[in-house]
Amino acid sequence: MVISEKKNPLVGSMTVPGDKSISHRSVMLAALANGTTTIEGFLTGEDCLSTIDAFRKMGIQINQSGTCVTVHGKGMYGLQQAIEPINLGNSGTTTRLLLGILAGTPHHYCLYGDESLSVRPMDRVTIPLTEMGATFDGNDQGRLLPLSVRGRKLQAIEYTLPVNSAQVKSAILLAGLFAKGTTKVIEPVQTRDHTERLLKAFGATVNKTGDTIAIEGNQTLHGIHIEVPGDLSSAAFFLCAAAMKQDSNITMKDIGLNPTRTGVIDVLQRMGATIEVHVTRYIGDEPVGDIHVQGSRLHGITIDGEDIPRLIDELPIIALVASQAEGTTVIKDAEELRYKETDRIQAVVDTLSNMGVTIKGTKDGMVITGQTTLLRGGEYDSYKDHRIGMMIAIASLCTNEAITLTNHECINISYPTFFTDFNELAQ
Ligand SMILES: O=C(O)C1=C[C@@H](OP(=O)(O)O)[C@@H](O)[C@H](O)C1
Ligand SMILES: C=C(OP(=O)(O)O)C(=O)O
Repeated sequence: MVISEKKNPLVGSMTVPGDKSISHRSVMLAALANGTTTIEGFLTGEDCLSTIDAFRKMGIQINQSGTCVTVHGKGMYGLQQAIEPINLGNSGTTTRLLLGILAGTPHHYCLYGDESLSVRPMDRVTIPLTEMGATFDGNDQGRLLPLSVRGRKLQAIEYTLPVNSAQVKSAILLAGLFAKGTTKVIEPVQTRDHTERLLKAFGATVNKTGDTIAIEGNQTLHGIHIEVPGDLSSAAFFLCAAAMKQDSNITMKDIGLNPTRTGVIDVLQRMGATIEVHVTRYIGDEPVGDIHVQGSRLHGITIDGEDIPRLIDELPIIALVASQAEGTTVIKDAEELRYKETDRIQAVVDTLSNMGVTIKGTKDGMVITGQTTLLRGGEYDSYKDHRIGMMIAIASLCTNEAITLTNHECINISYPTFFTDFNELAQ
């Protein structure tokens, strides 16, 4: 796909499709609940459709009409044996959270995914789930998909997360729902807490004391109505674009503002952006609101430590912003980026270097030296990674040449209307 250089600033106001993390979890918990759950604003990106598809294969009736989804839950032990292996496509969240649920069922399932998902580490969840009593077998000594999981009666564990991952935390908490005793997950650095908030909305008791989250086994969930807010990780592409493009002035409306996700807003502020946030309402326990950004002169900063889980998926677009800022931006403590849809440190460094940016990869991050206002156009590949694809598309605001983006279809994973929305804001 050819994306012509975009000279105009971003102007206007819009919302973005539903939050990916909340959409996945809504369907999962709804399937385990007694009664019907209705979901409004569901993300129809391919990853979330993989979640719907997986639960249908396990006998859950799910009706989907655009962004409205109705799930007919069958209770904690209502999942059926699937008669065929389950394809989880490109979705790490579906796979890891599902492994937590399947660990507690009395069945045997086989899971597989696409080329990218097949090389992403699954031992980070199978190790604690094995400790709880489930058994797994899979490629590379059970570290990779395809994986088979045999659920068992589980025993609660106390587990300190060795990686700062909401997916690992969630897998253990979901397994904890099936376990005998109280499961405790200790997270040294706070990660997104949508699972905890949604579990409570479905009627479960989850307690957090300090950095420890505790969940009692043998609880019952009840169907509810859920409104999914706009995905801040999708909105981030335009927030970043507007912040770095002179004369831009945009408002992203009805966006999820859960503080475990808002790192990108803090970072733009720290870089000097003019950005205002208004919480307009709460959907369940999740704050939702509008974000207003104007194009500003930006400067480099250091992003590390507790910042990282709060903006992990935004780091590729933040790296592009850093190329437009004066001075040096250092990103540290982000080795997790190497285990996403692609090695995102390598992908960002290679892509931005080819565009003419001074950027160096490190073991756990990157160092970007600005300011390179005019990037080189030409042909760039998304690495079949939606977030890299969107970063390349946004770079069309910083060049005088056309950009040819190959493998752009992957953007449908998380943001199917990305190009329409981008063209509307950057007319
Ligand atoms: O729990 C979630 O919904 C997610 C957690 C993050 O992954 P990790 O938990 O692996 O950091 C994030 O990168 C992913 O896009 C969604
Ligand atoms: C890493 C991502 O998702 P997942 O882990 O669910 O594939 C992402 O959306 O950037």
